Amino acid sequence: MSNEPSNSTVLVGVIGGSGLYNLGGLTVNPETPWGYPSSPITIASLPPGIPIAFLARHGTQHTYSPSSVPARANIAALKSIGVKAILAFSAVGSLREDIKPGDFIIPSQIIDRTKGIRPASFFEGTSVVAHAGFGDPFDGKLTSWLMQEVRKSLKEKNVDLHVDKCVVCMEGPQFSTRAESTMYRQWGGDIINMSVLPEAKLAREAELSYALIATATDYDSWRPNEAAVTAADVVKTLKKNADISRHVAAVVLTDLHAAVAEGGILTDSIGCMRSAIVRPAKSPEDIRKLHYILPEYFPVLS
Ligand SMILES: CSC[C@H]1O[C@H](OP(=O)(O)O)[C@H](O)[C@@H]1O
Ligand SMILES: Nc1ncnc2[nH]cnc12
Repeated sequence: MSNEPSNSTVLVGVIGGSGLYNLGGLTVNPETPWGYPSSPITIASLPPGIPIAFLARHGTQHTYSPSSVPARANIAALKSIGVKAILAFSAVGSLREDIKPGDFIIPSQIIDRTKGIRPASFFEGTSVVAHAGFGDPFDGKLTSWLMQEVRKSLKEKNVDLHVDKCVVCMEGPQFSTRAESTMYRQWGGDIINMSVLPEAKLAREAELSYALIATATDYDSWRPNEAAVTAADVVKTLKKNADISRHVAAVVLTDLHAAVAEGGILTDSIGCMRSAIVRPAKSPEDIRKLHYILPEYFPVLS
């Protein structure tokens, strides 16, 4: 029997952020060793019958604050149903004049300003020590593929796309002070959110290709003569951005599924943890747990 993925295999997962809570379809809700994902995963069927998994990062009723999103369960659940590449959406503040509310951004770098309160590794609490490479936090091949395709899909809607930008991930839930917002600009930050970490780190540990499509909702708080950002400012732009995100998803996902099935896009992610594991599992429980995300390195002998 062939192990080649067919058109009926789920290969691409979409994580929807603030404002993007569904794509429609049948649902599954796998319990992982790290608990349940933030929402049941819906399997939407795109013409011509391509299955795409969708998960709402904050839950379908926006129940989870950025610090409490069960990111390990989310990534593990997507991997458990066969997903190999994740396209994540996120509402972000802009730290640059030329990135206007309503613009789309595909970043290539991250500055971590979370506070260490979010579980950020699948190996935490186990006997395994592993150091995933994270110099390039987004998958380069997936990001390059998306740049072309997303740009085409946004042209029809007259929306600008910025690429190769740096996203600052802050803890929240409060927004930044004016001093912090100004400092992030000096550090080289271009956009800011509260959600890309630990999601991107966990995708790397699970050997999944991961890229972010960010949608700007506001100018954060660095502009001296303008009011600082409020949640109301963000919410004002969310619906329009979510509608355009759905358009982008509808245009790119069928071809992305085909590119993932062909495999070339995955060559940097598959196998990336092989040399990252510096201490193997010391207990059958740890092997069983880690088998869920990395079965090749943690085989369960029956
Ligand atoms: C609703 S304002 C702050 C909130 O919005 C973004 O969410 P997401 O990335 O899931 O779209 C940001 O990261 C914060 O979590
Ligand atoms: N200004 C901002 N800061 C952090 N996260 C955001 N999400 C949307 N706008 C944001």
